[in-house]
Amino acid sequence: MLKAREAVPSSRHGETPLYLGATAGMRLLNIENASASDAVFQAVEAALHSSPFSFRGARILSGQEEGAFGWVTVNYLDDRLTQGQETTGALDLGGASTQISFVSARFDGTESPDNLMNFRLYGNDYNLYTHSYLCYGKDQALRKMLALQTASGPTSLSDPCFHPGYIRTRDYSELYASPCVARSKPQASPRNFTLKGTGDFDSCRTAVKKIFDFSKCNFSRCSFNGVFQPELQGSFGAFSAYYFVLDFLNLTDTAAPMETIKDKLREYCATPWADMQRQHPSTKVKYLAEYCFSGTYILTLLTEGYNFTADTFKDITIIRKIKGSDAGWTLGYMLNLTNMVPAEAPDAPPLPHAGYVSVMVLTGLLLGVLLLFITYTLSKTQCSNPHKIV
Ligand SMILES: Nc1ccn([C@@H]2O[C@H](COP(=O)(O)OP(=O)(O)OP(=O)(O)O)[C@@H](O)[C@H]2O)c(=O)n1
Repeated sequence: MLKAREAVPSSRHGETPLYLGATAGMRLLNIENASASDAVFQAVEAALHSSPFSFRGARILSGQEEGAFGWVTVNYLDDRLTQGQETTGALDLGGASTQISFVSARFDGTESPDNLMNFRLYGNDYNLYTHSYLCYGKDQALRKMLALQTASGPTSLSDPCFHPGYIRTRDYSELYASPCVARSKPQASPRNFTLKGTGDFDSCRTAVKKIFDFSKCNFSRCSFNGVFQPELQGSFGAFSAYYFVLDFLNLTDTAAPMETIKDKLREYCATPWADMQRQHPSTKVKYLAEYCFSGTYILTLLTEGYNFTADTFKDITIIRKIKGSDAGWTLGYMLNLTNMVPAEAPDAPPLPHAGYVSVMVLTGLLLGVLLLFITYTLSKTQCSNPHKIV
């Protein structure tokens, strides 16, 4: 808010619209404890009403909206919407949910209407496929994996997704305090368990894979958990935690061979925890401890979950910003609320500005030449008939 106050001239504060959108973290809180979620909104709304901006409301976005607005942002910033070019798909990874959104020539919503968002933007119609997986953001995905590993209520857990030498006491109540895992809390468990890292990428992949259900699909094709997904089409931009994690791991080059990416992760996960802390003294310990899991999760989600292959992996670009603006749902949300992306293309002038200038100059020149010609012809006629003057 302080940044916004500085960026917007104070004379314009009152006319600057302010919206608040909440995503999967609040969706989960709303499921778990609706009155706590209402209390958060009341407090936030009170604070925003007292800001100098024109506060126009706070609400929780649906997963579909979150996915679709991320897609609008990416394509708006890339100028693909005004040009009516083929659009870029959007891959968004948060802490609580993850979204995939793309336009596919083979998807018109017939097979799975819940995944369809229709847009008419700048005179072009788009059938956008979008799906938001609640509980598959990287923080909740980690809870899901740990929940599967602690189903029997052990006092100690050897976990391949944490570095060798990493050791931490985890509280059962805290781990299971999320609607994503609450129902699988072991009946009888001690208060805590000791999590010990073993740093083994291949075993980590196996453990991560277990949080996806590939067993059922009532559609012609599915990603996971019985969710319909048409064949992937075109290029994709991956942002939010995709960027944070892959940038840290130096794995943003998606054109690198899949085996190289796996080898790097293998080496990274196997690095002793003491070395990690020594090499990255300024990185938040929570982030540092989880990058092995997060990198493995991202690779598994993209390849096994969404079906990117060794061939199509390069179609993904890992992005943080486009032309200086953050890639994410927020800009798309604002563009939508302020009607800044029109349904129809604005009436295009028949000629661009430069065209008008050229036509005016040419017309002027022609008129000038014509005038000179008439004057010359008249004066010649008068010279050849002198008696007429007399
Ligand atoms: N430098 C950073 C910043 C954030 N994160 C992580 O990136 C994830 C996404 O964070 P954010 O963009 O804030 O998304 P959320 O608001 O958590 O998204 P949602 O509620 O929709 O799931 C979180 O797990 C956060 O811990 C990270 O690893 N490194």
